[in-house]
Parts: sequence; structure tokens; C-alpha cells
Amino acid sequence: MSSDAAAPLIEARKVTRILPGIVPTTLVRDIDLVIRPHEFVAITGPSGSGKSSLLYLLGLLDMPTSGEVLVEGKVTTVMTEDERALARLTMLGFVFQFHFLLPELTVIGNVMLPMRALGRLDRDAMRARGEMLLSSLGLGDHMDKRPDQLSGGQRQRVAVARALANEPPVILADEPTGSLDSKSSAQVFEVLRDLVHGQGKTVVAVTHDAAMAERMDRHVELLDGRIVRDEMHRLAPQPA
Ligand SMILES: Nc1ncnc2c1ncn2[C@@H]1O[C@H](COP(=O)(O)OP(=O)(O)OP(=O)(O)O)[C@@H](O)[C@H]1O
Repeated sequence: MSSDAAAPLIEARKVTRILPGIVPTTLVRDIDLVIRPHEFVAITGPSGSGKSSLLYLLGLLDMPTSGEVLVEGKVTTVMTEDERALARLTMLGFVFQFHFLLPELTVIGNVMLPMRALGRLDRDAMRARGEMLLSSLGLGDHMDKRPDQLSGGQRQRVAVARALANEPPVILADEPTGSLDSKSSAQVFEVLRDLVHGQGKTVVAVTHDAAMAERMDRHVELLDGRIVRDEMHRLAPQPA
């Protein structure tokens, strides 16, 4: 393995996030965490332990009160908002518990949104890429439907396709199976697992599901905003 292959994709260094107020709320405290290529990382912990807050900080959707988040070795706190937005669009894909698809757009229209925001492809190329992504996720017959014509599991797979639109190396998922029945949940889990083991992506997913966390490669557990466990279950697979 070259040293480049193991270079961190995302790194939190002594990250603390405190919400100001009459009684300030500490969301996470003193988080040190290194996310490397091809990792499949579960973030678990009791309700209110700071899982979503940590994911938002790693995803540059929120800023630390102190400490640094680095993306590909670059300190993001000193970036301009435009530079952070570019890092988000190119490096990170997001999947949330509730899919957040735009109801007025078709499935393919939703998947093309991040490509439009980045503005690097023309319309035909965006559509072709969207079709390829949706077909690869078993949604080839649903591209021109609206999100409300799909099942919950299908909607969540559309959300995964949208997260992959700009080919980011990292997918951050907040309870991606939290609103699904067990069959759809298993399907979405397999999609995420294949992103790592089949396509060499990195997936970091917040989950309440202990069984799901045990099936992922690394398990980070939070309690009261701090990391209390960080275990590798198995080595991250290297791409062929
Ligand atoms: N905007 C906010 N205003 C006030 N308190 C907040 C806000 N966001 C989060 N908190 C508090 O910060 C703590 C951490 O919240 P966070 O959502 O990160 O936890 P979590 O582990 O993801 O919880 P859950 O599993 O219930 O989603 C909680 O005590 C929460 O109530």
C-alpha cells in the first residue's frame, strides 16, 4: 500500500462544538477522528450523544467552536464559504434519514441537482450520469417518476444516487435505514456496503442499529459528545 492510499480523507482534530445560549450546549467535545479511504464506519451511541452533530461537522455542514476539520489534509476552518461548498460538492455525498428529495422534481431531476450545483457537465452528460447511477441502483424503470410514486427504500436509493452524483470519495449517512422496514433497510445496507467493498468509496454512517454497526468494518461509539470506543472489526478492503 502506498502512503498516499492511506492518507486521511477527513480528519477531526480536537473538535469541540458548543451551541451558545444562556445555558451553552456542548454537542461534541475533543473529538479526534481520522477517516481513511475505503473505510466503512459506523457511528453509534445513545440518543443525544452527538452522532448527528459529529457527522455535520465532518461534512462541513457545521463549524467547530474549537479544533479543526481537515479534508484531504486541508484545514477547512480557514477556507472561505465558497471553498467549503466546493469541498462539500466534490468530496462528500450526504444521505439523511428522511430522503430530502425535492417532491416537484423527477427522480432523475433530483439526482442531477448536485451536478447542476457543481456546473462541470452539460445537460446530456448530467442526464447520462444520472441514468447510469439510477440503473446501477436498480431504479432504471423509475427515473421519470416523482419521489412520492416510490417506496421508502426506493426513495432512499435515489438519495444514494444523488449523493454519488459528483463522484465524491466519501458518503456521510445519518440513519440511512432509520425510516425503513427491515427488507428495504437490508437492501439499502447492501448498497452502502457495495459502495465500500465493490467501488472503493468510504462510507460513514450514523446508526441506532447495533446489528448493522457490527456488520460494518469500524465502529466508533459516542457518549456525551466524546468518543468512548473506536474499533476496527476488519481491515478495510483495498481496491483491486
Ligand atoms: N440546534 C440545537 N439546539 C439545541 N440543542 C441541540 C441542537 N442540536 C442538537 N442539540 C443537542 O445536542 C445534543 C447532541 O445532539 P445530536 O443530534 O448530535 O445527537 P444524536 O446522538 O445524533 O441524537 P439522536 O440519536 O437522538 O439523533 C443533544 O443533547 C441535542 O439535544
